[in-house]
Amino acid sequence: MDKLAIQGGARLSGEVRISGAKNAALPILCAGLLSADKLHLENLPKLKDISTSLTLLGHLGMQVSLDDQGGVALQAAHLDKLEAPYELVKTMRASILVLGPILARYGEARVSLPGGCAIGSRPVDLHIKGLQAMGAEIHIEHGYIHAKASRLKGARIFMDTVTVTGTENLMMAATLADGTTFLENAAREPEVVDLANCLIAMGARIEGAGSDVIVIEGVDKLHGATHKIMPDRIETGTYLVAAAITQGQIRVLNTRADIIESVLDKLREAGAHIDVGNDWISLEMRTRPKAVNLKTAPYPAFPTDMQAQFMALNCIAEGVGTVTETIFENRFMHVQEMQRLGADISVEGNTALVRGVDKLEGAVVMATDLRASASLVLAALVAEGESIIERIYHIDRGYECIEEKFAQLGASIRRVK
Ligand SMILES: CC(=O)N[C@H]1[C@@H](OP(=O)(O)OP(=O)(O)OC[C@H]2O[C@@H](n3ccc(=O)[nH]c3=O)[C@H](O)[C@@H]2O)O[C@H](CO)[C@@H](O)[C@@H]1O
Ligand SMILES: C=C(OP(=O)(O)O)C(=O)O
Repeated sequence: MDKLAIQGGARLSGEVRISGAKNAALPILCAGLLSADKLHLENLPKLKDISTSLTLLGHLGMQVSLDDQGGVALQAAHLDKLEAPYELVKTMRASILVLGPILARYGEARVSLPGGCAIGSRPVDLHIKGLQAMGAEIHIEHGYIHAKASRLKGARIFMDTVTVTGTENLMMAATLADGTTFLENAAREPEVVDLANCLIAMGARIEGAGSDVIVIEGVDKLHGATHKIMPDRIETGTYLVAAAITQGQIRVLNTRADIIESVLDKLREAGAHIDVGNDWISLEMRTRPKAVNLKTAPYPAFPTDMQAQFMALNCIAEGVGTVTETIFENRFMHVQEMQRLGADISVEGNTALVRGVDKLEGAVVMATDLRASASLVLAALVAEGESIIERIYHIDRGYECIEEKFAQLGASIRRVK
């Protein structure tokens, strides 16, 4: 199993190019199942989760052709199978996103319940309830969701918890339903908007994406389209925190500032100087960061996917900061690993109290999930001496060429066996 070896102490400087967003690309790949025509996608990130998705889509019968400019052409002229087997979905929760499209287009789908994940129990009851409200008959048997509906019907669906992939699954299903669907208390995440834009380009009739009520008027079929995947806001935020934690100065390219305002606000509060342009963000940190208090919540509030990275920042900040996680019940797995590096953190319920220490010290730590892994890289960048981060396959799910990008910014980082 690969590990990362990081020698702490370098101040990051230079430019880094952000990849396409994993959490936009994953649902958009599944949107390709909704049409018999070709869907061309640009700015597809090279990530483990993307290759896992392409394997699953290929297994279902979709033609997948990657080009060397980071694009892919997908065509599901017809599907050979309507079943997503456990073996192909167990490593990636987003595989549940094939359910809505297959059911809407073929009237039947059998999808394995996605594997459990370290950050919480992550049920899919709201996906199922929404499809039932659209007239689907659903049975859970032997760990599979088996759904049938000759044609889904438009419905008014209130989701009592804001769910990102739930909103995406139901929005995709509703594009081919008979009648109009109202998704209430919908997720407002930019990735939902990116998916809606791609579906609209394919001929879907969608209004309100980005607000908490999305209205979808079903059509008989969708057609081919070309869509460019939005930049990854979590990758962007991670590199900005890396610059702040190392008191560096970097410019992040190929990104958008308007979709990470809550993150930029917290970085400014920590003392960072930030400038933004059309497609870039620059950050300079001239002093030791100040500790910040934050609480995760659905967009546009502070993203849970940036919580661990800010915990790393608080570890070496001046003062005491609190980090409250309200989305996932088990997303503090990085705490004990940071403690190995010398962090002073105590957890009570869903809040971590972080007392900034003068320095962290290199140690062997274990990556437990995707963003926890990123936070350990950040902590290791400022720790004295060498740190080894084990089980970095988690990181490869969501960060393209992470060691190359950090090395380009001046970090001492290498992948070892
Ligand atoms: C591939 C992708 O886009 N992943 C993102 C997506 O995950 P994901 O879409 O899985 O997360 P959700 O927004 O669905 O989860 C939010 C909360 O709702 C709960 N819930 C969700 C569905 C459901 O049917 N029932 C239910 O109770 C979850 O347990 C969680 O407590 O949004 C999360 C929250 O921003 C991010 O951390 C993930 O990076
Ligand atoms: C939790 C994440 O992803 P997923 O929902 O795919 O597990 C993430 O991107 O931080």
